[in-house]
Amino acid sequence: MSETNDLIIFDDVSKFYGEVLGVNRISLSIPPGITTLVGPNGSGKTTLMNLMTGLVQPSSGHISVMGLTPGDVAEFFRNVGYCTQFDFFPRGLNGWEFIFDSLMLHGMDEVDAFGLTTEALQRVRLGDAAGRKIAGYSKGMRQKIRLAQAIAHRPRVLVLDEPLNGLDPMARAESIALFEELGRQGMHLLISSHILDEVDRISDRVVLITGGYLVAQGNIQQVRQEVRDKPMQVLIRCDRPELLASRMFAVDHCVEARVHADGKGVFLRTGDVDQFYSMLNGIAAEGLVKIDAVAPADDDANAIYQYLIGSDGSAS
Ligand SMILES: Nc1ncnc2c1ncn2[C@@H]1O[C@H](COP(=O)(O)OP(=O)(O)OP(=O)(O)O)[C@@H](O)[C@H]1O
Repeated sequence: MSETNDLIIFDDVSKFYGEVLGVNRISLSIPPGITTLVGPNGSGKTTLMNLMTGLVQPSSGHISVMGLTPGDVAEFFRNVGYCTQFDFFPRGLNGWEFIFDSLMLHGMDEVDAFGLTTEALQRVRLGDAAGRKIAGYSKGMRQKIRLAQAIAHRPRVLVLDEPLNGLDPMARAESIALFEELGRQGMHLLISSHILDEVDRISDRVVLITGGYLVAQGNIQQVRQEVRDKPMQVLIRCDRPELLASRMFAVDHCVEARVHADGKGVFLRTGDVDQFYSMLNGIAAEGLVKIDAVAPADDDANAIYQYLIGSDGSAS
């Protein structure tokens, strides 16, 4: 098997919904294991997943999933499982019927569908509830039955859109354990989340997107470092902006210091947020500059920083 047949490859892929940007010029090469897609709401995670599973077609660029192109629908179904965010089920079905019927709908013969249904329910540990109506399932059980549906046909790639959303801590822990188990069994897992902390423990790598753009990718340490090294812009409201700007500009980590147009604050761009805050505290303590407010002037960078490093600025 060639190496390309183990990879999910995005080559300069863009998706526009009319004039609205879904994702822009994404290039990725994802090896097997657990990959987490992280980004704020509306950043393009679902779009990437829909592209990966052939649900939408790219406006430009090329996608190859384990050597297959999304245009080849039947082969895609055989190799890719997708657990979307949609928590809807056909009325009146029990867990068993839901899995069995969806395999039959995809053209599987009855004997195979029977065996695979049993296997999938066991893998998600829902065997005991298989005969119960899904309408009576808890949220965690519904999540599991959707997962069972996504893995029932034994895909090589499993794509999970926000699979931990709305689950209680126990159901979360169970789901995470299940993902780890599937990863160990050699499956290629892609999990989206807007909270990295939830899944970073089990992720082999992270893809970070915001506003439809790829911001960073790599193993968790690389990505944290990359985000750390990105200069962050802060607006400081104070009574002596020129003095503060000149003090700050003299230190290495400060790459830009500019007085606000209204003359009542300074924009600072810093490559080291921890040092920046400690220096600012020092200046405030001297009493030469009265600091009224400090706020991130760059929402995206701040959001990403918080996702990856935590609000206290400590790497974990
Ligand atoms: N079918 C669509 N038609 C028009 N715009 C869309 C469509 N789907 C997504 N978008 C837009 O594309 C952008 C990316 O959306 P997407 O759903 O991929 O982000 P997301 O990161 O999955 O967000 P969330 O976490 O809220 O699900 C958003 O601006 C969204 O409004």
